[in-house]
Amino acid sequence: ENVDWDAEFGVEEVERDRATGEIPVEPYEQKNENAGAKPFTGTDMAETFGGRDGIRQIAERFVEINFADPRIQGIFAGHDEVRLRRTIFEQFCYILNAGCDYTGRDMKSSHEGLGSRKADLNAIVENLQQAMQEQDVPFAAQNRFLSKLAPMSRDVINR
Ligand code: HEM
Repeated sequence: ENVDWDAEFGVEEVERDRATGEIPVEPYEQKNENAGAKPFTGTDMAETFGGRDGIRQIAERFVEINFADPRIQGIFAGHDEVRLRRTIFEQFCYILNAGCDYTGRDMKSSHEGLGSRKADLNAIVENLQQAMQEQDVPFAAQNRFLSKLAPMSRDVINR
């Protein structure tokens, strides 16, 4: 029989954008302030991170480690890894002043309802350290970058 069980159960199919491979999100105002931190001035940090290419490696590796990390896998499961690779890259590139605009959502609204705790944030920070380490970013520069992200804690933790 030709019963459309998706329709019967009210299951909606998510369709990825053909060009970007991303799942579309509700409209929001795009602005660099959504990145949650003011960018560094000058080009030192961008250079230390290996320019846009280096930053892309770090951002993508960071996302990859997070999706594979058993400590936080449950929170990431089902979220759009394609979009996250792009938005995390843009955010890092913007903050490191490597010549990007951030077009993602703000930290508060994008993390609302995820139920993340302090321990999850600690795991994320460790994963970012690993991704930066793998690209040979010097320790001092790693810490300068992390201190830009630290004030976002209150927006990304919600229990
Ligand atoms: C300072 C720390 C963090 C930064 C800088 C950060 C950055 C971001 C960015 C840029 C986005 C994309 C927003 C968009 O789609 O428009 C995002 C989404 C997301 N973040 Fe974070 N994040 C942080 C902490 C965390 C933590 C602690 C968790 C949980 C372990 C987490 C889980 C997620 C998930 C699951 C999404 C996807 C949400 C969705 O699909 O709508 N993040 N984050």
